[in-house]
This record gives sequence, C-alpha cells and structure tokens, in this order.
Amino acid sequence: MVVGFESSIWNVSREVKVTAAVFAVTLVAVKLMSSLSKGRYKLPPGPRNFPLVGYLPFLGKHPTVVFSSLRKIYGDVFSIQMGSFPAIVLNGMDAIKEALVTKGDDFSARPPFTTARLLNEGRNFGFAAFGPIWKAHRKIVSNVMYAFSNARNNPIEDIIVSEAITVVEEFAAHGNKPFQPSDAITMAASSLIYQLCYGRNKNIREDPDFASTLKNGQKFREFTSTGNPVDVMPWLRFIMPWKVSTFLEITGAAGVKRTKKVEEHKKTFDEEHLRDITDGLIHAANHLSDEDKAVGLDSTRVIESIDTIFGAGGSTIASFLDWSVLLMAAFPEIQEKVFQEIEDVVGQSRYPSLADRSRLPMVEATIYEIFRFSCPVPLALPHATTCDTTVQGYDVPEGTVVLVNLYSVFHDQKTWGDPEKFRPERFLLDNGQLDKAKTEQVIAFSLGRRRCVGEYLARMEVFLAFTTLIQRCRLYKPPGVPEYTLGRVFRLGCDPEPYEVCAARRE
Ligand code: HEM
Repeated sequence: MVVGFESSIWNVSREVKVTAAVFAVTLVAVKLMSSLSKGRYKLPPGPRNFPLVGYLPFLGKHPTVVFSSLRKIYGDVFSIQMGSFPAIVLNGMDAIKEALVTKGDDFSARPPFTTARLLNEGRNFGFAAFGPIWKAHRKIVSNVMYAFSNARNNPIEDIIVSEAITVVEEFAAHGNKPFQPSDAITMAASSLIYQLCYGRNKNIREDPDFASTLKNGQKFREFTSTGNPVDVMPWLRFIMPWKVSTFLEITGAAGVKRTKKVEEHKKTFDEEHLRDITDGLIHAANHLSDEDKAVGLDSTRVIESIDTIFGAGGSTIASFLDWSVLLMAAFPEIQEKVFQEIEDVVGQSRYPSLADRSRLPMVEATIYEIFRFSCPVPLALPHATTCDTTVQGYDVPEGTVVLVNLYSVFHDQKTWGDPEKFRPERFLLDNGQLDKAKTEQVIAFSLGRRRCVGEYLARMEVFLAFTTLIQRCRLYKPPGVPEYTLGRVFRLGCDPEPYEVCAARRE
C-alpha cells in the first residue's frame, strides 16, 4: 500500500511537478522580495495579502469600489499584491498627474503580463515595453491617427452619422415596445471602427469578412471579459493551458484577417489618396526614417498597429453610447434640454456636423457628464514603472504594476460635491459656456505618454453619434419599469447593467 502510495506521488504528471516547483519558487521569491524591500524602501501602505494570489480574491466584481474603501484607510497611494506582481493603486488627480505627467518616463511601461507578451509577439504598441522602439512607434501611430482625422474630404463624418442613423432605424423598428439597445449599439460601433480602419462600405452588414471579424471579436470579449488569470499568475498556464492556447487561437485568427485586408489595400494603394487608417499605416511604413530604423522599428510593427487600433476603438465607443442611451432615458428633462439646443442650432433639415460643436455647449456638457458618471475605462490600462522612482513621497521599485484609478477622480467628493448625481450643468459657467477648469478634470482618455492615441477620433465619434441620436430619436424608460438602477458591470471597461428602453422617432 505504502509503495503504491509513494509511486502514485512520483508518477504525477510533469505539469503538476512544474506547477508545484513554480509555486514554491514564487512563494519564496515573494517572501524574500517583500522582506528585502521593507528595509530598503518606504513603500506605500496597504492591506495584507494571501500568498500566491495576493489581494485578488478581495477585489470582487467591482475593484474600483474596493479601491475607494482602501483609499479611505491608506490614502491616495496604496500597495496591493496582484498575484505574482507587486502593485500600487493611484487615486485622485494629484497622485495620477505626478506619476503619469511629471514623472511620465518612470511610469509609462506596461507590465510583462503573459497575454501582453503574446500579442503580436510582444510588438503590440498598446502593450509593448516602454523604450526607444515604442516611442518611435507611438509617434508614427499618433501622426497617422491625427492626419486621418483631419484629412480634407475624409469620410469620417459621413460614416459616423450614417451609423448613428442606422441605430435610430433599428431602435424605431421596435415601435413602442421595450428593447435592449446594446446589440444595435455594439454592431454600429464595430461597423464604425471597421470602416475607419478598412474603408467606407455602405453594405458592411452583408460583408462576410466583417461578419467573421465581429464573431471573432465577440469571442475575444467573452474570453477576456473578466481578465485572464495567467496574466497576474503566470504559473497558472501550467494548470490552465487553454487560457493561453485559446487566446492565441483568437488573436491568430484576427491576425489572418488583418493580413488579408492589408494585402488587398496594397494592391490598390495610392500614396496621393489615403482612404483609411490602414492606408495611413502603409504609407508610414513605406517612409520610415533612418532614426526609426536605427532604434529597431520596422514596417511590420507599424502595419500591425491596426490590430491595437481596431481592438481599442470599438468597445470603448459602444460603452459610451450604451451609457448615453440609458442616461438620456433615465433623465428625460436633461434629454429635452439637449434636444432643444440641437433643434435651435441644427434643426431637422440636416444632420449635425463637427462645425456645430462650439455652438452646442449643453451637448458638450452632457457628453462630459456621461464620461464622468460612467467612467468607461475606470482603471485605464495597467502601467508599470521603468525604474526605481517615487510618488506622493513613497518609493516605488522598478517593475511595480501601477493601476490608475480614473474612477477615483471622476467620483471624488471633494472635486464634485455630488459625484453620484448626473448633472451636466456642473460643466457650464453662468454665461452658458463650458467651464474648462471642470472639463479638464474628466481625464477619460488618461494622461501622459500612454494617453489614448485615439482620443481625437473618439471625441469626434461620440459627439456626432450622440448628437445625431438625440436629434432623431426620443428615448424613454418603458412604462411600468421601476427606476433604473444605473448599476455597472466591470469588465475590461465599465458597461451599464443590461436594461430596456423605448424609442420614438422625432419627426
Ligand atoms: C470613448 C472612447 C475611448 C475611451 C474612453 C478611451 C480610453 C482609453 C484609455 C483610458 C486608455 C489607457 C491609457 C493609459 O494606459 O494610461 C486608452 C488607450 C488606448 N486607446 Fe483609447 N479610448 C477610447 C477610444 C479609442 C479609440 C476610438 C481608439 C482608436 C481608434 C483608441 C485607441 C487606443 C489605443 C491604441 C490605446 C493604447 C495607447 C498606448 O498604450 O500607447 N481608443 N484609451
């Protein structure tokens, strides 16, 4: 019996042995590092952590709520252990600005999470290591995005407005019956980013390439919606290998699609007429400077940026619009004020255009308030330190994961007074114009070196889509439905809990 027992231990699979060894080594390393660092550094305070998993089991469904409670105990900067990674959480504008702006070079790395290293084999510029290649890469992508958004005769306004009209049609097709709006919104936001990346397509909903990209994107969202545990506990890949293989399968399929689209573009590419973001990237890749090449940037990396842009540019806009519909239905008196302003400035004889923006302060204030209230990307993307540094008087060692709690800024009692109230007028001065001091506090696109590279384009999208929607459609809470709870579902971003709405066309 004893022999049998012993032999069964030593016959366990290789994966389990490796896992056990990694467990042990990680445990010893974490203990060793924390005792060494306690002496050397004045680290931010923080709660006690479990071995191996750290503070992860306590983060629950809404980490930002947990972080608000921890902020009350430990202050604006505190430490937690995220699985195998020591992390700090930055709360409030002062700490976030000091880290991301004043000490931008120190705080602009990304953590070496497993999936980040697998994306485009580590070359994905949203998740790539901070350094000369990334800096050159980011500059090129920023230039391409800016040039595309500002090009004369570009199709952006047309694409955005026609997607918004499609949403109005789909909403109106429900008659007076209640419906969940998020499918129509997600479809429109995906169609929008697909056309911005790959070109205007009036029959996009019949395009099989778009359909399969959408299906793959849906798979990706479902697979990554609660994060991937192998990112923060890399040893889990030996226990849950499918967490890596499925990720590779989905991103690999996306890569095949992108290659096909890029090859098609190259066949009809005309330097004088850049049609979309893909053309912009092909052009940039063909004109890399000697300095860019000298730091190691190559054309493949530049072209692959389309993956990051496509990945980041759909769900964020969908989330904003989903919140917009809910909040306008929840606050009909605000919706009416927004509508009246659009009616006075634009009327019904034409669709809104970007040129109307400066004459629509109530619309702008409402958009800021939707960003503030909903906080669509509440923890930005994870940052990491590039060197030993400090923030708010605390030491932060090189390689520390940095979570930027944007939600703490948007719902700060001291800044807003009544942060839980939806009140767009907070952004208006007595003369009815926008209060810049207030709007600057809404850092929905983050700050510093890693600030959202799609911000300019995203602001165009949300303005035009929101304004067109409210111009053409009255949204209201279905009769008999109790008050909306305005609850949040925390995924990679922050969406509203599923809800129903009714819509009536404005004639
Ligand atoms: C409502 C819309 C959007 C919001 C609220 C938003 C917000 C953000 C935030 C908070 C980050 C993380 C910044 C950081 O790590 O500090 C980010 C990164 C990024 N966003 Fe956006 N975003 C939006 C739309 C877009 C769009 C439309 C695109 C592209 C077309 C885009 C492309 C990116 C990219 C590529 C990054 C990674 C930047 C880097 O690491 O250098 N985003 N965004």
